[in-house]
Amino acid sequence: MKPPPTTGSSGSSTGSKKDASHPIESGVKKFYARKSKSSKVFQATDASHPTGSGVRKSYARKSKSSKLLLAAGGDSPQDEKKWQGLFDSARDVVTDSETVGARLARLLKALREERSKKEAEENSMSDAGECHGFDVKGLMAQIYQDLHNVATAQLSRAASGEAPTGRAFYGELSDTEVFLRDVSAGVTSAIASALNSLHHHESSQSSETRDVEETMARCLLPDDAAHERYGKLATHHGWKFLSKLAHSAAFCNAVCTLDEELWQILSASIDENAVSLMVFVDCCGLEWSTELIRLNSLFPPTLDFTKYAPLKPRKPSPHKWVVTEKASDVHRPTFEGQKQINIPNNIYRAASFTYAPRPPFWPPTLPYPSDPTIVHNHCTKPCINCSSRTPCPCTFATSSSILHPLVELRSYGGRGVGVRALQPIPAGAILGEYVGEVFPAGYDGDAVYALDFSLPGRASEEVIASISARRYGNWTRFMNHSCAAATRFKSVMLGGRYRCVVVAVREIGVFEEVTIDYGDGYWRERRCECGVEGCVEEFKRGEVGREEPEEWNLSTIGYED
Ligand SMILES: C[S@@+](CC[C@H](N)C(=O)[O-])C[C@H]1O[C@@H](n2cnc3c(N)ncnc32)[C@H](O)[C@@H]1O
Repeated sequence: MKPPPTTGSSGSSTGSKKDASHPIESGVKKFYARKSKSSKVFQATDASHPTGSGVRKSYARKSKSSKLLLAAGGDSPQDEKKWQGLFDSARDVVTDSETVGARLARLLKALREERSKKEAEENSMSDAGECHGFDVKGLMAQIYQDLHNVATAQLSRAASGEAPTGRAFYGELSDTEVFLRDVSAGVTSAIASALNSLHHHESSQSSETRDVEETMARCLLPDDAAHERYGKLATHHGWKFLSKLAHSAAFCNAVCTLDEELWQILSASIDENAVSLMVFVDCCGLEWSTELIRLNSLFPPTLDFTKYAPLKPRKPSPHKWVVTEKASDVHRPTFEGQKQINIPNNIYRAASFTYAPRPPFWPPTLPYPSDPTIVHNHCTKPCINCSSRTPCPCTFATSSSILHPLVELRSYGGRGVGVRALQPIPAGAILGEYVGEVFPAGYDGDAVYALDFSLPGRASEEVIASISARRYGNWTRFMNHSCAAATRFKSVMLGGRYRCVVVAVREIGVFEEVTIDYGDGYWRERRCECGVEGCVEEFKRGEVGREEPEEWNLSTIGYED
């Protein structure tokens, strides 16, 4: 893989064969796809497509010509020819202040406009997930965010000793719940109300949930309708799933307030993302079982939820699982049969450097061997969080300059595991740090995940180390390549450490794949399947040219570079 400040040649020790297979290639022109030509091509094709204007035109002529034929009483092929000629000349005849040709052209234009409007509507319904301004993806993102927030709050309450685990976690049963338990007419409605009241327990603690309560008080739907929705979801996905989802105020609010059309859109998206939601809750460490256990007596004896827990709020283990289409296929990420382990920071071992020659670009002031990511005394580049040029106490985890977006690992078929955004990511946001085991420049033990590392402000060819994420790393190692990538690597300084961070070069939508550009060199002996127009594969086949990317720096997003 290749960050902007990277090279593939990785110093003089790297031979050409190794170069070609090494993920980080030096001196390789990087290719950034231009604005989607495919859409232009598509439009062009459309206009001349057999089902498009050309054929319609001839149909239009034909039917007019048939009318003329009928009027003239002739129907033999010869007649047709004769009358076709007549028709052709009639095209220039002015009728009602326009020629037949102009009329045809106008009708055609209207037809085309109508068709493209319909297509645009269909696309915006499915792509943007919007209907009448309803942003279903935005709402889904809010549900993920709520679940994450509740899990984080549980954990901090548990850490401060405030939150006993299990039954007492949400407090004692409220009067309403006792009432419901005693007089419940049906399991579904009782559970639905109880799930709604989940947020009552927390409303005294946060104004956010109080707002939600107020919204729920203004509920547009009669209770029965909301209960039916809860019931259907529980029937379809199980009570466990519903109990998990009910920790999101946005979800409960939507159940109660959305009209049927919008609810159908939301529940379709929930169905589509059911596996993702389940994995997400698990990765967040959300304690979801208490509610079900607390309400156990409301369920038929066949459903005994006491067996589930009470679970303790767990430390989150984000990006632990790979989301797949079927829940039964969810798995841990592995490489060459070994589990891939998540780590928060680079791992440096002096022993890894012992036998490697000092790289030519190793800074003269830096002892060799030593951890090349540590800032000694002074850095030519300021910390991107506090602007200090000397080692500062900023940490990556708590720095406000880092977005730490909600993302998930997901199976992308032939391209393997990839990363999917679970929230909108603005252009310029720093998403995370590429971490792994630090090896000397030119390390040839990892042809898939190794990233050449050069210091901030230095040329990308000046590689001083290789970060191998094959075994130890974080979610950033799973970003697949795209020739029209959404992010780039960038070397920066933060908290007394040199780091290679991932920066969004454009806005990334909810559920969009988070891709990065590995550099053309990575694909010299591999096949890129990003499928975007202007892909490096087209270049290899000689179908397109390539462009040198513009020099890009953090100042474009407000940082000094
Ligand atoms: C750094 S890893 C990315 C994560 C990887 N997909 C996985 O499952 O671990 C790079 C590897 O992912 C696959 N890959 C990434 N982007 C690809 C693309 N555009 N086309 C084909 N394969 C791709 C290739 O196997 C590549 O060697």
